[in-house]
Amino acid sequence: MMGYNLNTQLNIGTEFVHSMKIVSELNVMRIYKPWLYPDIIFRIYRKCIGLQNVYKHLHSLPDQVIKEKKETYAQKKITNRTDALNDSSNGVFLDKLLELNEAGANFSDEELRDEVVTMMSAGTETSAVTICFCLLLLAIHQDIQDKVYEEIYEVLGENDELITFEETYKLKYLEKVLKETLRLYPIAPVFLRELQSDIKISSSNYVLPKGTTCIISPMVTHHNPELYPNPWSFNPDNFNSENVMKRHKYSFIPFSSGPRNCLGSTYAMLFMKVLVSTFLRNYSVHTDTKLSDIKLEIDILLRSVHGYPVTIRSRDRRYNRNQKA
Ligand code: HEM
Repeated sequence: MMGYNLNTQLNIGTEFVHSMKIVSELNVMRIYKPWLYPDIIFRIYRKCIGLQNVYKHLHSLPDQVIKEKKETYAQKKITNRTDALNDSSNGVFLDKLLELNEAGANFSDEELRDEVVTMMSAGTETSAVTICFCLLLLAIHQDIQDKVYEEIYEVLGENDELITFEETYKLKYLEKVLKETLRLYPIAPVFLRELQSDIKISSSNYVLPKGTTCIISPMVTHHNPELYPNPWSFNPDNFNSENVMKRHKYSFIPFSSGPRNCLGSTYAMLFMKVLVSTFLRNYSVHTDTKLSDIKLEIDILLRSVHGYPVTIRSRDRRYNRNQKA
């Protein structure tokens, strides 16, 4: 996403991941402890628990990425200005921000860093953890895994060619499986919105005043039995078109909705389809875990307390086809 090779910076990368985890925990704690809302109190609290440097550590990787990107960008401009602005390798997110800066946006280094941190955090672990949940669910539900594999086999065949963009569209059942995974386990289980005007609740006489912070929870919506019968079971058919048509458009909100919805939702669905189909083409997953064994915890993201215990076995593609016949 940033066009940056972390292999040369393993230490700084590990430090970033570690700091990100602590900052996430602190942010969640702040949601539940309103006395920590004022910045000054929060700063004192961080100092008291010995975490005054946590943001410094969090910022060192993005600062480094931005510094190197700026240098490369400036160098390219000196050697060939037209190339610098049109080269397809400039398609990564950070280069686009630098281009906008060039065109007059004037982002400060701090603003650039905030965007980079947002992308690095919002764009990586969300999809990674969802894929872990998906594979665990498929390991538990072998019949559904077989159906997913059959579709993959039909679309991609036996060869080793990489999946194309067009082929991802044909993986309709896998798409339902991924959506059902996000319904059952929405990786962002709560998000907050501040009301810009008074809002009257349509089903009652309550008025929520302007300025109120509302907690919206896909976790609650996605487990409402009026919307999804047997809401704690794993049923990709919930996303058959006739079932989708029956529900309100905001009954499925893993990526939020409206003007501040997830910027990466289309990319995330594509990325997860490519990864899961490529993986299941070559391997199958198995587990002793039952659906009822999965216990959930929330930091800023939703996770499984006991991880995602699956056994991975290689798959013989032809063998599977013969089995089918
Ligand atoms: C399964 C994968 C993902 C899920 C479930 C997800 C979910 C969400 C949700 C619920 C929000 C709104 C959060 C809030 O308002 O507090 C959000 C925001 C955001 N997401 Fe994602 N996301 C995913 C993947 C990605 C990816 C891959 C990217 C980037 C390539 C991304 C970039 C963003 C950004 C930049 C925002 C902030 C948008 C804004 O505030 O205007 N997300 N995401």
